[in-house]
Amino acid sequence: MTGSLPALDDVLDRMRVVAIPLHTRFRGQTVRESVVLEGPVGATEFCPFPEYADEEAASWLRATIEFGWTEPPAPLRDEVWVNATLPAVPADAVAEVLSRYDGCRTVKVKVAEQGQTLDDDVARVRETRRILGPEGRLRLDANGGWNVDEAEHAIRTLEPYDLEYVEQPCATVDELAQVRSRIRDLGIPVAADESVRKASDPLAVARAGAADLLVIKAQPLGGVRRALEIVEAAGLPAVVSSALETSVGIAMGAALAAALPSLEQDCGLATVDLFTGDVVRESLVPRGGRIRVRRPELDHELVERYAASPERAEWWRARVARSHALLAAVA
Ligand SMILES: O=C(O)CCC(=O)C1=CC=C[C@@H](O)[C@@H]1C(=O)O
Ligand SMILES: [Mg+2]
Repeated sequence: MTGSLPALDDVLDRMRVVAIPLHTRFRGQTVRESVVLEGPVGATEFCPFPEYADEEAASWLRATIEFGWTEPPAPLRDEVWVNATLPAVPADAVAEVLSRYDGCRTVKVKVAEQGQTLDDDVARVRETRRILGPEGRLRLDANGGWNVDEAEHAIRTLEPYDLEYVEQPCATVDELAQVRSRIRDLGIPVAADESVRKASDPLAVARAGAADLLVIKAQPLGGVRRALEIVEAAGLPAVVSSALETSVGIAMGAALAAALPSLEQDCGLATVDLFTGDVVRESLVPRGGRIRVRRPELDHELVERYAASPERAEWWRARVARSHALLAAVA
């Protein structure tokens, strides 16, 4: 991060833990827990998923502190086109979920969900294409759920629905490279997400020629500036995506999207529409398919309304302390 690490007590004094129910189950979660903080330059957020180990959580805290304690890089745009994110819902629920995203011309459809079949994916994708019409863009995200054969078969099966790209079809860099070469004849790009944000070497994908573009997330990559460095070093186009944050963390993603020298695709920053509530009055949700690049202010009444239980708040305080200790050890 730019600047020095603030003292742990300072960070703990500024933080509040919230738990916000989601409209639809996403990544197996029905409630999103998160830490929001009032930083010296603005509100910021820390929300590594509960199962993540401390090393990974420390990268998220690095980003949290960078965004709350220093100004983000100068924005090159003041609004960002965003995609609707469709969880792995049944086909008959697609219209209702998509109706929450105002004006989004792009939809990212979750596929390869555990416990579901390719037929479920086909039905969800078919319904999404029907609603979007021929002009809309439709991308898939498999979260590494297929092996190479399954990925090739699924992508060939779904190809008639006109795919913008397929995100993380398989789990490893090597598998991504194999899928990419096997589907070359289709001209459908492969995007890497987990292979960047959860990798000890986020540039391995680019070196291996395993993806056509990168999905980048500010918190998991250790902050806006680190994410910008990774994109520059990778030399690949990038799509900014959320880490399922409140509007405060979405503002961090928007700051990253606004600072990217080139931004061709719509970004996965519409996910506040998956939440039943927020911690700011004017949520960073799409209007006409775009969000504005701005820093929302915490609303203390909303922060209180969504306050997590004392037990969960204590769990998060301990997690912040452990992540802070890891950052202090390398500072
Ligand atoms: O990219 C989007 O459309 C929204 C964000 C999104 O899909 C995700 C956010 C947080 C955790 C992830 O499992 C998931 C993703 O895999 O991209
Ligand atoms: Mg993804």
